[in-house]
Amino acid sequence: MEKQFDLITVGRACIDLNAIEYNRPMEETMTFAKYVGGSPANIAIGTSKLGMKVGFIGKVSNDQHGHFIKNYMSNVGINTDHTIFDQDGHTSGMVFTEIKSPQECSILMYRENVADLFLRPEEIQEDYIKKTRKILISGTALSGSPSREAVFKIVQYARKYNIEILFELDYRYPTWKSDEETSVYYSLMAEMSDIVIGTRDEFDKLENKKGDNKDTVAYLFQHRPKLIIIKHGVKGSFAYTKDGKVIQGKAYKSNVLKTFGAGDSYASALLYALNSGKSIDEALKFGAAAAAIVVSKHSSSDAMPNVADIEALINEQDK
Ligand SMILES: O=C(O)C[C@@H](O)[C@H](O)C(=O)CO
Repeated sequence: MEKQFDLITVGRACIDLNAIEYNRPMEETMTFAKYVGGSPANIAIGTSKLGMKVGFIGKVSNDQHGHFIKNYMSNVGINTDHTIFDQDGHTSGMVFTEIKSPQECSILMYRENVADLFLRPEEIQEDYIKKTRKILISGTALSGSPSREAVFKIVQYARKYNIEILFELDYRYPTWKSDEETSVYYSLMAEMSDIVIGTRDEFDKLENKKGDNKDTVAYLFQHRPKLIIIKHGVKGSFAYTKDGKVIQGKAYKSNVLKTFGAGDSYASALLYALNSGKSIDEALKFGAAAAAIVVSKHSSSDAMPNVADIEALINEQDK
């Protein structure tokens, strides 16, 4: 059946303030450039720029920041009919980034009373969910109520309409109360998802122990997942399929400016490739190439590449 959307992403859309002056600590940084941020917003932007039909479900502040976020996302082609303005005075999350060196980057998150965690289950519209082929849940949306109940309501609708559920672990430490809490909600969600994507460290949060890929996939394949992607930074990534295949993807070389934004660009291009019917091997290449491009640029969202950029990098480095 023809659907209006290829993908709807769910979770936070925030503000990133990225240091304009590089190679120094944040204490000495005086100027920052403003971008839309937040992993699921970045993935909506990345996949939309790659030509997918994308919607975004989330709640943003009803102020200049929330208006900037919603306008930017609409302007890159994302359907924001269900990007709701908060009516209770909650704020947009803010992320300041520090670029001390290409290897030493960090993000400083301000997430007190953030609007995205106040998305309520009664605000979720069944009619909107059934219009998509795939839905992507961000792990951070599970870190507080009522957002986590809203997510589980979305998952119930997704199951009802046989929509593919993608879970991006997207661990952000300031939003969780304890590792036990993270592990409970991560494992519940992962067990109900079709595809789970995260770094090795994020899967350790899911299992609440230092694990290894073999045990992780043995556990999750007892449940719904059919594809599990585990990223190992510059060492590349591994895709595991329920029928026993293991596909290793390499990382591409890049003139790295900063490290953040890698995961969101990786997920965007990987999902685009899978959605276009490419093989898992090709999808891992697309993800890695998009990440190599975004880490060489200043932002995580605005810098998302198009298909020609990704193919050019793969052709150049694979020849
Ligand atoms: O995910 C966030 O909330 C912050 C991002 O927007 C930031 O650019 C980043 O860390 C991307 O990985």
